[in-house]
Amino acid sequence: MAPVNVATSAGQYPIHIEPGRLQRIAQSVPGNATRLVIISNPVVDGLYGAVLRQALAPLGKPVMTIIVPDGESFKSLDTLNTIYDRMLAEKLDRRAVILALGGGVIGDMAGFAAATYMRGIRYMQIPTTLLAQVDSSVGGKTAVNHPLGKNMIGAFYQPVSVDIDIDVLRTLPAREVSAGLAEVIKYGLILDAAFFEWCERNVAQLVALDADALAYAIGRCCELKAQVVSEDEKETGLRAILNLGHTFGHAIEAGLGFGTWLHGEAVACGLVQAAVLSGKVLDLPAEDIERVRQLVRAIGCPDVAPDLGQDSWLDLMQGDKKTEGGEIRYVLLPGIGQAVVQAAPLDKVQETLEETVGNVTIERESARARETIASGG
Ligand SMILES: NC(=O)c1ccc[n+]([C@@H]2O[C@H](COP(=O)([O-])OP(=O)(O)OC[C@H]3O[C@@H](n4cnc5c(N)ncnc54)[C@H](O)[C@@H]3O)[C@@H](O)[C@H]2O)c1
Ligand SMILES: O=C(O)C(=O)C[C@@H](O)[C@H](O)[C@H](O)COP(=O)(O)O
Ligand SMILES: [Zn+2]
Repeated sequence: MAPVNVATSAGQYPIHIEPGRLQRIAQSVPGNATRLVIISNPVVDGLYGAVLRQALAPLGKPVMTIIVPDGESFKSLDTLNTIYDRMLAEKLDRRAVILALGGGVIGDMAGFAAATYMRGIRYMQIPTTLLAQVDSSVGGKTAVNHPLGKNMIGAFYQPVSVDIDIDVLRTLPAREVSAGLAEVIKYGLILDAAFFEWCERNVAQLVALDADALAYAIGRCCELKAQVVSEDEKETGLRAILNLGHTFGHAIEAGLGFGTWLHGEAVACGLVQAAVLSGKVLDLPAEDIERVRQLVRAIGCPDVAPDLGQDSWLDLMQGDKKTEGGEIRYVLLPGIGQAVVQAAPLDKVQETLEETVGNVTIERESARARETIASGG
């Protein structure tokens, strides 16, 4: 597939989507880079670090690797500080280039390190989860979490390239595949009804990591995200639609403690909650709400939200970045394939919470995910 280009205020950058791209990564490295800094975690570095370093060797540039602990709970200012410590101790200059090798946690944190080290150095996104390949590696949202909220400390800062190697998904655990598919569905819901229908028809192939289905889905999501980011890089308007399901989802992540539910699991549940609220506020037909619920279940993600208590739910959602003047703004669906961002009456939100919250634990949901995947549907 030809690269997908993302147009930004600082020029454009390519998204390369190719099996085996990791072996050809040298093609994306800026020629004047003085040093290369791989930022990864023990799991991903163990699987793909050696391949990456071997692919970089012909460039003859010094390569260093910074390993941070794995998991959402380490996407924090504390971990970021350990990255700065190493970079400063190594006296990296402004022409050093960071290579973010991992999922969205690594990509968001390494991107923020790049945005802030010496006021900004270049970085490359090398996403290794489905979620990172379809969403987080594109568009330049970089951040770490704060105990009081998700992605609260960050910057818009674009990478110089995104290199997607579909082959690396073969080692991804099933639960992470399900989580990544939540963001895939999101793209259909907000922008492309035909793509949503394609996801419904191809869900068994997607959960089974069929290479052709994955390549199509990753390419389509990257195209859709590139269009939105090119039009509204810093979320002054349109880009907020990419937050469908996230007002609810981020509340779940922060409310349960970061890492209890995966980001994609929380978003999947949030998609159902946003659809239910859309039914109440914008008359989204009941059959469309049911289609969202069924697809979320089919990818193996939870469709029942945890009981955080109504007050906590509202308090957490109040802290969302889309809130303006104290008014929570939600991404809502007038229909499948269309999205708007607006406030919603409190009683409709309360009804939505009453109808979508239940006595649910992620263990139960994960077991169902495994059963769904094993039965192929
Ligand atoms: N910047 C954005 O636009 C954006 C968009 C969506 C999500 N995000 C962020 O992304 C994060 C979630 O990312 P994620 O779902 O990739 O989670 P993650 O980065 O935690 O990765 C998931 C797990 O998979 C492992 N892993 C990664 N690649 C692997 C591979 N190829 N084989 C085996 N194991 C592998 C990781 O070590 C980790 O344990 C959240 O913090 C979320 O807020 C950001
Ligand atoms: O790229 C975007 O814009 C998104 O909103 C994509 C989301 O999937 C992603 O989770 C993002 O990090 C959420 O952004 P936030 O501004 O709500 O933290
Ligand atoms: Zn997301």
